[in-house]
Amino acid sequence: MKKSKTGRGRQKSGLLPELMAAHQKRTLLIRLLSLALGAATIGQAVLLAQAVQRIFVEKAAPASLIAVFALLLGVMAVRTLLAHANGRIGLRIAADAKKELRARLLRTLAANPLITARQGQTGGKVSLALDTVDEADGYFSQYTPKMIEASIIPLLILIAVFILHVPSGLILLFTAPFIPLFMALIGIQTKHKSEEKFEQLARFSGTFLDSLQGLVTLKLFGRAKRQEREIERSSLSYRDATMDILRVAFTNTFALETIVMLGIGIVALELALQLVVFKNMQFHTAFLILLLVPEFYNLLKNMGTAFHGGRTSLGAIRNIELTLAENGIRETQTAGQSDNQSVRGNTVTGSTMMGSTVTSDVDAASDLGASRGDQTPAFAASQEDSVPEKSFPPAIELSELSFHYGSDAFTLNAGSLLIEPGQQIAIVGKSGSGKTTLLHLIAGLLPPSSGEVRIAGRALTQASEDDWFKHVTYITQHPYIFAGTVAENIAIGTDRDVSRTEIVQAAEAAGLSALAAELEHGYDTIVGDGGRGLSGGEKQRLALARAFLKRPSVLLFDEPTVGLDLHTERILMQAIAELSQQATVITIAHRLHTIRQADRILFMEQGRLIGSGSHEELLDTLPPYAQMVEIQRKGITT
Ligand SMILES: Nc1ncnc2c1ncn2[C@@H]1O[C@H](COP(=O)(O)OP(=O)(O)OP(=O)(O)O)[C@@H](O)[C@H]1O
Repeated sequence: MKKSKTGRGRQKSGLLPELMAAHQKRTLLIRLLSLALGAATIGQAVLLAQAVQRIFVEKAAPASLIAVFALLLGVMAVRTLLAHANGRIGLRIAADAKKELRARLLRTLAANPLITARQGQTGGKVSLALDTVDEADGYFSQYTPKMIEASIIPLLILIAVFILHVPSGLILLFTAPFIPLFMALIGIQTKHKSEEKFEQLARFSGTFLDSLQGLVTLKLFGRAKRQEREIERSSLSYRDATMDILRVAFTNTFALETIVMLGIGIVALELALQLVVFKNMQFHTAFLILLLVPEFYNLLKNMGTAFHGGRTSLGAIRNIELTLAENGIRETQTAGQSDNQSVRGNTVTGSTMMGSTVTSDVDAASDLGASRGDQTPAFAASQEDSVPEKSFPPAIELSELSFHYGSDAFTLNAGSLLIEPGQQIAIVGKSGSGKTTLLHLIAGLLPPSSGEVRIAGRALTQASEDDWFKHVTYITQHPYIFAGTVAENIAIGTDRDVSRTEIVQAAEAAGLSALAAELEHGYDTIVGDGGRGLSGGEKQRLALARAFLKRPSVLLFDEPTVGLDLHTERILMQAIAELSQQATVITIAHRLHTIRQADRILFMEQGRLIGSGSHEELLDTLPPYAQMVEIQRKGITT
């Protein structure tokens, strides 16, 4: 039932009308200014024709024309100002529309990062949010104002010419439709081509970023040359798509110029015949018409150029709309309502907590789930359904839980299970058995394909995302370290303001104080991208320090597979043990020591939860578990 409320219902209205609806006042202003611009254009031509008539035909003294020239200058200045104002309003609309598009894209991509990460390449998404959104600019800054101008000013000029001389008016009336007709034909062609161009650009950006990130791996495996050829092929496809559009654009310009030249030529010929042969027209009238006609055609021609740019922009907007629709996110917020705050809010929350795993956009998350058809929403849209505070640490219940990455991809069947509040759970199993997938489902990072995860008796899909994530910390094997100081990176653990003392205490509890003492600037040392590097163990301790600040009631932990030194391992274990005093801890466990310590062990095999119980129980009842323990004892890794 919810599905109809999400994207699909509103999608019919389209992204573009939604964006433009927020700028009705501005478009009305452009219309009024265009009306004034039309009057100024005609006024300028009238004054110029009068000046020429007085000087060259009536041989009047230049001094007697001072008032006319002053008026002419005034009208020209007004015309320039009006044109400038129209341009500025167009730019404002474009700036707001682009901000809104980027905000929507960010909300969409951050709504469920795990699902987003699976679809398409990162470089392609970056290109979409940067280049494609920039390309959409033309529609708002050029196309819209020019189209409005072209629908008003030429009409005013046409009326003026009809009043002055009906045959000239008729020539304009019959030649003018060729321009929009031609544009429509070209437009049909360019829309498809520009969509193709953006696809090529996204593909090129994706290949490029991917190669850049994996450069070392490519070199080590001797694949650099091959990848170079792939980038070359990808960039050539993009070039071809761009050249195709340019070819159409040049043909378009040539054809438009020809139509305009022919139109002006026919009117000029007709005027010359009236003036010289039939002698039934005054010079002033003929000259005035001759001044107005190029203005008429130029406006239509500009509309043609803007139309071409507009089609390219439409391709860009269409691509953005498709991405938004694919992810099922449609926002109720309009361009006028959005502000920097909302963008920043989403980006920061989406990327800071738990190393880029959560977002605060509740609507977005719920829409996402609904739109995927086979999957329930990750979280409830309403804040009212939150689990009561007193229920934390909560009982976590899996009910006929299953998940599949794709129709014939890996399927996880966890069945039903109850995790009591405060229990220490170890998930074990061979590599690829589905341990991480199960943890992601429990964390609410993946929406179940069927069944549900219940937190304190309430389905996670019914809980508020914000409320749930407030209580959870997920420490992955490779926690993300942001570019910033050690202190800033620890402070990310909580959204409240924390004192330096709290940060230092959290760092001490996580066994990070010795490292801080060794660093040149202590807790103020810059780490992360562009800063000092940290080892895997140090990163995990930093993530634990974040957890100490947050004091979660559900701690999800992916134990490192690669060997940590005994000292680091002990620190990590002590810290986890301390955090676990007030929390339910679910660990993907690789070490026998961790496994044995757990209250309950969940044993995964090929996506199925085949056993659950204490170490002793499983040793007695589950041969694959006993076998795994035996292998571990002998020191053979699985
Ligand atoms: N995004 C994805 N799309 C499709 N399949 C995936 C995706 N992520 C994981 N898988 C597949 O799901 C299966 C389970 O993966 P998962 O990461 O849950 O296993 P795991 O038990 O945690 O493995 P490991 O111990 O090696 O981390 C694997 O076969 C994996 O290839």
